[in-house]
Amino acid sequence: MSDLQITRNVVFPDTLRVARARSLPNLGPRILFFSGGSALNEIARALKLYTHNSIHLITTFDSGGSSQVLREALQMPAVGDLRSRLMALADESILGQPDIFRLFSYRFPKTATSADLSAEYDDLMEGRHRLMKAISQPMRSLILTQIKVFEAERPADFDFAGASVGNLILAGGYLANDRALEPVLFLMSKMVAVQGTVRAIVDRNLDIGAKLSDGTNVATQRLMTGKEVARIKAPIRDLYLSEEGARLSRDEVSLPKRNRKLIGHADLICYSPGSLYTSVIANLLPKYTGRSVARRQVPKVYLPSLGTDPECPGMTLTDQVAAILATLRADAGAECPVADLMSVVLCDTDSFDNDEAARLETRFGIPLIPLPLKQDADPLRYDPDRVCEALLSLS
Ligand SMILES: C[C@H](OP(=O)(O)OP(=O)(O)OC[C@H]1O[C@@H](n2cnc3c(=O)[nH]c(N)nc32)[C@H](O)[C@@H]1O)C(=O)O
Repeated sequence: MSDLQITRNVVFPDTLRVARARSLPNLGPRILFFSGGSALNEIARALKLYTHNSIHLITTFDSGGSSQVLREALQMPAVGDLRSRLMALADESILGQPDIFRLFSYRFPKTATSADLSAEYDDLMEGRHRLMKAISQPMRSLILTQIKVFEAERPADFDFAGASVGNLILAGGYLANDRALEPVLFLMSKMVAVQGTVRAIVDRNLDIGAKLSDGTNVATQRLMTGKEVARIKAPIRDLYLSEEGARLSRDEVSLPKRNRKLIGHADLICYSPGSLYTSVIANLLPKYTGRSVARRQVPKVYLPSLGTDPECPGMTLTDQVAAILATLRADAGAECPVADLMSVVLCDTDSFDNDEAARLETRFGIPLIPLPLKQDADPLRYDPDRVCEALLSLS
């Protein structure tokens, strides 16, 4: 690799760059996201129109919802955010696999009787279910193989209410491959023709824990997000990975080489919108993550969540940037220049604050760029195309 560095002026949106990507998405840029699930899914779905080479490094530490039912039953990582990103990036055109997409996206009803749920699950497992019958061979057999492994390992009293079939298949594939997610992620990606790369940040069954600035300890993700339980009352001071309840040091959890390689080839790195700690910073905890980011000389963009993030009580935007930088520097080194870790913060024009921009510039030398990025109809949601065009302009 040469040491030559070039700089250029960016215009938003760069219409030529955007048009070029739209006409040749299979040759589009390798935009890499550190993210959780829901906040980036709509953007990921839109991104398929511009690039088929986006990269998604996703947390598997969630401890709520139907992923947690599987985690408790089978002692495995959380797969819900992985599945939803695979579906967001699936080829939904006529060239894709709509029957498989429908099966992977299907959820058992939340309110059915247990007898009805059992009957429907049996139909699925025996290949009689309408969604299964619609899938042609050999795909159907491949999928049934994963479900049968799940069936062999599941507890007899597993609760199917609201369970995602895609998650059950991921669980079966995880168990069938000596408790590794990568093989089944690869298989599922191929089956629905995913237009990008989706990876678990680490292929291990871990959790996150946190210490708040008021001294409170918070044991798992579910207790931090402010969705299923009351919001945390003080900012998170320290986020860490844990295994079976025991805190792990940074040296005990390494970013796999294959993920380091992806960072090493990225054309742009994005710290995504979503829960700051449980979806973004959690991804930055493994050893080698900060230094892999620092080494790659490409634009590094923070796109903060719209609205208030329940994980950040009392925190300003500059505090949020400080939290990301501190986590990266814990690995890349305290002296690592800010410019190697974050180049720019984008925000919606309506949330732009002059004082905050000045603080960010003074403390970290990072520009805050206001752009019209939110949806006209919903100020708490990004407009996927506007975000894609902004990122493409920078890539
Ligand atoms: C439990 C769940 O986790 P997860 O699905 O991983 O959620 P995320 O961390 O990805 O995001 C949830 C969080 O993000 C906020 N947000 C901000 N901007 C957007 C946006 O443009 N679209 C969208 N769907 N969400 C956005 C949102 O208000 C949530 O607070 C979880 O934490 O919910």
